[in-house]
Amino acid sequence: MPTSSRKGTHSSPAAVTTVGLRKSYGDKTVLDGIDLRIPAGSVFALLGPNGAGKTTVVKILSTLITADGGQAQVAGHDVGASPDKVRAAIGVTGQFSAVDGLITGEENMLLMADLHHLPKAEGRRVTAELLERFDLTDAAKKPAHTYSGGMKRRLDIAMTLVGNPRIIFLDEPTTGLDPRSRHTMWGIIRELVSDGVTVFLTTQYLEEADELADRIAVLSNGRIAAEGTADELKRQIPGGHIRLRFSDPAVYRAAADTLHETTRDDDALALRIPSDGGQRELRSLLDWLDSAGIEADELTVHTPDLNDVFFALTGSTVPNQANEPNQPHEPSRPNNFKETAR
Ligand SMILES: Nc1ncnc2c1ncn2[C@@H]1O[C@H](COP(=O)(O)OP(=O)(O)OP(=O)(O)O)[C@@H](O)[C@H]1O
Repeated sequence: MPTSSRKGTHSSPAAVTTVGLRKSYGDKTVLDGIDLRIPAGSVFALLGPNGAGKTTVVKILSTLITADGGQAQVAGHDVGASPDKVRAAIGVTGQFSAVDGLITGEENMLLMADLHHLPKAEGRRVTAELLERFDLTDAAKKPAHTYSGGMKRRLDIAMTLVGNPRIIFLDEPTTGLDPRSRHTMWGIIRELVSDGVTVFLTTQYLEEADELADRIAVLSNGRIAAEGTADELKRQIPGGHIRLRFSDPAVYRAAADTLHETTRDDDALALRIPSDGGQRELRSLLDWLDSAGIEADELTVHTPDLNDVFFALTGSTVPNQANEPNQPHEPSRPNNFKETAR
């Protein structure tokens, strides 16, 4: 489920827009014309294989590096012309963490409050509140290098929030975290969005994009290969089908003989019929089954999952899966379907 179901429609003002964004390193073109529009208050996920250019996009939008061509606006300001205004409106966490391991979590937070010119008392109040919110109060007086990976990420986000940014860039926020810490981080991201913050997320975890993002863009060969909601992306590629399962072998055989263009699974007594999963196709199949006197014990609609989408669009191996953070990359399986029981 996307994080912000009501927000982030195309009618909302844009938090981030890019037109024809380009970046090369030497003769290597990393971004070859990137167009994006991210509505305020939504979660946007940029997906792509290793080295696709996700961090490069984040670095350009957060003014850490400049683009070679194209335009980008963040919070209504041009990143090239008004980098200070962009910086004042955004927070960035991720691969280039601001956490100083030698000082305590609390000291890191107070330092950040100083950087934002908060009065001392206000800085202490905000620090205490954010440490509490991110479950870091007990560890507040310990040096940050003693924190676990999940605690460091939480501290990093807490430090970003000191400046009350309206747009947050999270560059691979859960890479390397265990499943529990990852779910905690997802909860934090959902909370940010419910406060009206726009989240720009890069991730290699398809499940993460599926869980959190209102819209997803897949970056491949320097371009946006596809952009849309998770469901829209899944509908773009073939592979959907309806599965009928029978408990009576005789009924199964009769159905298999009657229905054409099906794939049989004799062991499971199941038939697979290609389908886009749409209501019209489902209705006509149900009508047809009725008229043929065939009654299945179970009917399920299967849509392709983001693994299939990613593989189809990038021709790349599937990135790590969210529940298996340290697994080596595996090739996608063409029949890896997400199942929606009816
Ligand atoms: N400063 C640099 N000099 C030269 N090449 C660079 C530089 N920064 C990035 N690149 C190259 O640009 C490409 C895109 O890198 P980037 O870090 O944006 O990819 P990514 O999608 O974030 O990858 P990952 O998922 O591995 O973090 C890579 O081929 C990388 O080697």
